Amino acid sequence: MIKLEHVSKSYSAGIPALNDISLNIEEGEFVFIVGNSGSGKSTLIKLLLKELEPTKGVITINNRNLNAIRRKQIPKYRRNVGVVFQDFRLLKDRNVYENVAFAQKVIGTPARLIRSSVPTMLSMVGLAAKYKSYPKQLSGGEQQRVAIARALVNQPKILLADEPTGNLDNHNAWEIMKLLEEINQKGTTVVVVTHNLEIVKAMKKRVITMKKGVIISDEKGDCSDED
Ligand SMILES: Nc1ncnc2c1ncn2[C@@H]1O[C@H](COP(=O)(O)OP(=O)(O)OP(=O)(O)O)[C@@H](O)[C@H]1O
Repeated sequence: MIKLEHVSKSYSAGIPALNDISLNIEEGEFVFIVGNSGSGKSTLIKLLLKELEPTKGVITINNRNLNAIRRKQIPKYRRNVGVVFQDFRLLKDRNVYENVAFAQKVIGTPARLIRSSVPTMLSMVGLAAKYKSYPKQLSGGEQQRVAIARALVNQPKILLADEPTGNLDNHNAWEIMKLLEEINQKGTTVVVVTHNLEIVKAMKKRVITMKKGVIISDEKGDCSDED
């Protein structure tokens, strides 16, 4: 599903932000990416979104070589990859419903489909009752739920989350992680960059640890409860 082969990314001369990374994430996996500040985690996410190009190496997503995707095709490619960020990135002057509907409008989804899929997504994240609220009327945890609904409304196979709990207290951080776990259990491949090692340890998922642009460990989660 997500494959990196000898991928490097240098922003300038000197130590590369990513240095010869090879990595395989299978369909349906839940993977944490951890590592100190500057280890290359956000660079990796940007490469997967094709916001950046690798200096060397090949990235394949859903059997598509990202190097072969032309600029014009990038928006279409990104429909297959949902993304959420630490700072939610909601449209401040649009309510909850409109924020989620917007992701569908821009790709030309028929209004009839939008009217059915937006309430479904808002129910899934537990926000059906707040569809008329504006972002500033919501807690951080609720704003992140809206962002997750927006990221998933076009039914991508992959969800990338770059520090999704970085602005949340412990309770809300757990709620969001549990929501991401549910989403994964329904079949979406989920990749979460985080500094919250307490949650990472408790969730018992695969953990990829980065340091100075390389992967220093890749530990499988504890699957004993799945047998
Ligand atoms: N636009 C840029 N131009 C030049 N160097 C950059 C740029 N973005 C990141 N870097 C450098 O690349 C390296 C990796 O940065 P990156 O943001 O990927 O790390 P990170 O692990 O996501 O860090 P954090 O946990 O602080 O978000 C760092 O040394 C950083 O200074």
